[in-house]
Amino acid sequence: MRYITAGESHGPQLTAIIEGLPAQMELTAEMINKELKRRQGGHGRGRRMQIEKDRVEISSGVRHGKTMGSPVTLTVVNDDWKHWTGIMGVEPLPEDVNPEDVKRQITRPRPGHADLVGGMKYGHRDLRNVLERSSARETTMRVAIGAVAKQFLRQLGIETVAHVTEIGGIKTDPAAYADLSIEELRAIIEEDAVYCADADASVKMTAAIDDIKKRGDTLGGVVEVIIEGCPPGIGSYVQFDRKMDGKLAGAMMSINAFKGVEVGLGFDMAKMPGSEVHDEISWNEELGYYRKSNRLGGLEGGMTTGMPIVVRGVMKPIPTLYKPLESVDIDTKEPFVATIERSDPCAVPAASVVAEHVIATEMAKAIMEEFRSDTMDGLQKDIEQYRQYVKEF
Ligand SMILES: Cc1cc2nc3c(=O)[nH]c(=O)nc-3n(C[C@H](O)[C@H](O)[C@H](O)COP(=O)(O)O)c2cc1C
Ligand SMILES: C=C(O[C@@H]1CC(C(=O)O)=C[C@@H](OP(=O)(O)O)[C@H]1O)C(=O)O
Repeated sequence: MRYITAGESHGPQLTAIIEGLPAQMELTAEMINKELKRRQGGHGRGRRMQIEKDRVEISSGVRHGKTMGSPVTLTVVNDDWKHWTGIMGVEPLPEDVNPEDVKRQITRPRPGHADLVGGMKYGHRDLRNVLERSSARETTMRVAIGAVAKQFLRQLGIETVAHVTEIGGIKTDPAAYADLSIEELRAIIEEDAVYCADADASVKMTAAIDDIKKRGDTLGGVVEVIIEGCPPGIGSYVQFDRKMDGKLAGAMMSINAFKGVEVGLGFDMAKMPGSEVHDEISWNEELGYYRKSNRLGGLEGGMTTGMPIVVRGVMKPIPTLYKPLESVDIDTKEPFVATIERSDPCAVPAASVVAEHVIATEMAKAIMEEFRSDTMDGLQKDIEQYRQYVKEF
C-alpha cells in the first residue's frame, strides 16, 4: 500500500490517493467520517474547527461499499475556502488586482513553524506559500487514510486505539485503565473532553487548558497508541529499514509538532535494571507463546511479538501564541512581535486521533508487505493459517 496527500489549509480541498488496498474490503464514507469528526473535537481547539465540517467523498476505487483493488481517492472540502478565494486562488490574478495586495501577505515568520526555513528553501517571499501546506490541516487526510487502514486491520482482528496520557504536566494514573479492554478504553475516551481514560486527570487537564487559554499561551502533552491482535513477526531484524519500531517511530514523528517517541516503558528504561525491563516468555495451549508482562511494548528485534503494541508520542505546545514571540520581518529585517487572529490553545486530544491513524496506517502497510493482499478473504485465510503456525511453533 502506498498513499499521498495533497491540499492547502485554506485551499479548495484536501485529497488523498491510496493504492494497493486489497479488493473485497468493506469501506464506506461513514466509517471514515466518524474518525474525521473525532479529530475535529477535543477540548482546546480554536475557531477554525467551528467552520469545518470534515466529511469525506470517495470518488474512486470503491463500488457498492467494497474496494475494487484499484486506487481509492478521498477528498475533503475546506469550508473555510470561501473566505479565502482571493488570497488562495489558483488562477493568475486579474489585471485590476495588485499582486502586492493579495500575494505578499506574510513576511513575518512565526517561531516554531516552518515559515522561515520553508521560505528560504523554496524561495517564497510570501510565507503563506509555506504555512498553507505545513499546517496540520493536512492531518485530516492522514486520519482519512488511517480510517481505511483501521478498517483493514479490524477485518483481520486487529484493533487500534489512542488516548491522552499527559497535558501540561498533568499525567494519567495507568491504574485507572490498566484492566480495561480496548473496546472499554475506546468507549471512555470517546465520551471524554480531552480523550483521556482517567476521569480525575481529565478534569485537571480540561481546567489547565482553560487556564492556559486565558493566559494567551499553549500546552503540549503525550498520547499513547495501542494496537491489539497483531500477529508476531511483522517487521524484520534483517535490514535496518524493515524494523517495525523504526517505522512506527517515523510515523509518530511525522505528525506536526511531535518531538519524541517511546515504545513500552520507553525513556523510563534508562533508570531500570534489565531484569525489570525484559518480558519473560511463556507458552500454553490456548495462547501459544505469550509474555506475562509487556514492558517492551510488543516489539523485539524490529518485529511485533504478538503482545499489544504500545507507542507514545510527545507533542510540543502549539507555536502560535496569543502571547506572541519575537521574530524578524524578512522584508525590513526589523524585529516585531506577532499578532494573531486564531489558533488552538491545545490540540493534544485531536493529535491523539491523528497518532492512532498514522500508526494504524503503518501497521496496515507492513501487513500488506508481509502477506499476499490482493483480496481481503485470501489475506484473512493466510493470516489465520499463520497465526496457527506461530502458536504451534
Ligand atoms: C491537530 C493539530 C492541530 C494544530 N493546530 C495548530 C494551531 O492551531 N496553531 C499552530 O500554530 N500550530 C498548530 N499545530 C502545530 C503546527 O502545525 C506545527 O507545530 C508546525 O507545522 C511546525 O511543525 P513542527 O512543530 O513539527 O516543527 C497543530 C498540530 C496538530 C497535530
Ligand atoms: C485546520 C486545522 O488545524 C489548523 C492547524 C494549524 C497549524 O498551523 O498547523 C493552524 C490552525 O488553522 P488556521 O490557521 O486556519 O486557524 C488550525 O485550525 C485542522 O486541524 O483541520
